[in-house]
This record gives sequence, C-alpha cells and structure tokens, in this order.
Amino acid sequence: MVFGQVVIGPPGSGKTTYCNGMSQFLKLIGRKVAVINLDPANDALPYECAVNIEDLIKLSDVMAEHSLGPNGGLVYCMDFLEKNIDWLESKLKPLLEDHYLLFDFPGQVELFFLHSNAKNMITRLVKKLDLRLTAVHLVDAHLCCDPGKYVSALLLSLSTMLHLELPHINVLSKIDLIEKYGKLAFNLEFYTDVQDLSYLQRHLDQDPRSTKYRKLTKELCDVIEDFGLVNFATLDIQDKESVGNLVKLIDKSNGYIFASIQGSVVDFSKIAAAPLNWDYYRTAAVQEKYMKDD
Ligand SMILES: Nc1nc2c(ncn2[C@@H]2O[C@H](COP(=O)(O)OP(=O)(O)OP(=O)(O)O)[C@@H](O)[C@H]2O)c(=O)[nH]1
Repeated sequence: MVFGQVVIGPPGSGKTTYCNGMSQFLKLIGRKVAVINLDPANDALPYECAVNIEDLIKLSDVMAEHSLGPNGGLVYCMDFLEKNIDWLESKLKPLLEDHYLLFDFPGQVELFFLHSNAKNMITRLVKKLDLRLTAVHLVDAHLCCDPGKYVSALLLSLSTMLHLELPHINVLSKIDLIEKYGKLAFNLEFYTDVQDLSYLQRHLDQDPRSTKYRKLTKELCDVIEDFGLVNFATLDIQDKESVGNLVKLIDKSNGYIFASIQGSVVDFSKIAAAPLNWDYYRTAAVQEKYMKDD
C-alpha cells in the first residue's frame, strides 16, 4: 500500500514550505519520501522533487502561446495534466514500491471546490495506483484574527472537503504568527474546534460594517455547523513537535498507522477510537506557546 498527502491551500498558505519541512521530518523518522510538484508556478523549489509538472508543461509557455493570465494559464495546465495523466502515472510507478508521496498542488483554491480536473486526477490515481492519500488543507492562522476572514476560511475548508472526498485534515498554518495581525477574541480552542459560531456572530455584530450582512453571516455559520465537519489542527513548520503531532493525525487518517498491525478487528478499533493526544497538547499547549497571556 502506498501512503501520502495531497497538500493544498490558498496562495501563500505555506504549501511548498510544508512539503519541504514535512519531507525532511519524514526522512528523519525513516521514511523514503518523494515530493511531486504539480504547481507549474513553483519556480524556485526548496526541495528536490521526484516528479515535476514543469517537465510536462510550462506555465510561461502556456501564457505566451494562448494569451492567458496566470490563473487562466494554471487552469489550462491542470486540464493538460488531466488529459496526460498517463505521464504522471508512469512517473509515479517506480516510486510505488517503497516511497511515501507528497503532492504539492497549486494555490488556486477554485481548483479544489469548483473545477473537476484536480479531483478527477486524484480519484484516478487513488483507484488505479491503490494510493492512500490524505488531503492536508493549509489555511493561514492569522485569518482567525478577523471574524469575517475566519468564516471565509471555514467555508473554503468545508467546500474543499465536500468536493475532494478524501480523508481530510484542515491545518492552521504559521501558528507561530497567529497574533501578528491582532489579538484573538477567544481561546485558540474556539477556532480549532469550530463548536459554537454564535459567539463569533455576536462578536461580528459589534462591527458596524457587518450589520448589513448579519443575516447572511448567520446563515453561512448555520451551514458550517449543520455539516459539523470542519475543525483544524495547528502547525508551525519550524517546530518538530508541531510537525510530529500533525504526522500522527495524518497517519491515522490515511491508515498508515494500521498498515503494520497484524491484529484482530478489536486491536484495530482500539487504535482507531483512541484519541491521539490529550486535549491539553492539542490546543492549550499551543496557545501557551504562541499567544500572549493577558
Ligand atoms: N513563520 C512561519 N512562516 C511560514 C510557515 N510556513 C510557511 N511560511 C512562510 O510563508 C511564506 C509562503 O510560503 P510558501 O511555502 O511559499 O506558500 P505556498 O502556499 O507554497 O505559496 P504559493 O506557491 O504562492 O501558493 C514563505 O515566506 C514561508 O517562509 C510557518 O509555519 N511559520
């Protein structure tokens, strides 16, 4: 069985840095890792990649040849990749024996909740190559400082989860910078666990600019709460403890931790049902480390 991660998230959320940091971490704990760069706009890669979309198609050529802007060019590249998925399969086949795969995708979020190319490609790879992949969706942690931006991040995370239909982990990336753009109105746990958004609506109501959108915000929050699917892990890519905690979560979601167990159904279910960390380590310890205590 081949395990791996599909790394996605808005531009600048830290995907490429993540692939670099995560591959170094996984190599240190003894895994053979292959990073697959599927972002044609990634020009200065900090990691050594096993497969690079640039070898198939170049964004600059597409933009020049078809008079497209960067976004249109990128959608074209993804379309081209889907049509040439055999190329990607043939590049991946030699890696399937013993590698853990990290797919670095472009930051255009519409590719993951609107267009079907990325989803079709992932589904085909999962089925044909028998991959066990988890979508790791990075969202910049500083969005929590602004209730409106936080609601957008929740909606984006929910739509991406519903569209991709993969085991999915949403991550507040750059948690070390969480209070850089202002103080949070609530404890970190409120933002990671997404349990009661009515508090957030009350907080938003204090802003005179948002009174006009009160009903819309309420309806959007209701949709997020009704699905009850979105929550967040946290990540500071420079901190090995933080990366290690995330790896545990990902390993559980894509089944990596079960791969070597030769046990009964009871053994499996014990591991599946057990929490990975005390709640303290999941949020309170992170809050103590990165947020100022008043
Ligand atoms: N402080 C801090 N900075 C980070 C972290 N992760 C990423 N960054 C920084 O965030 C910036 C953007 O990171 P990238 O890895 O280029 O983000 P990306 O999502 O690949 O960006 P696009 O390719 O444009 O979609 C870089 O300056 C990184 O150094 C983190 O955990 N902490």
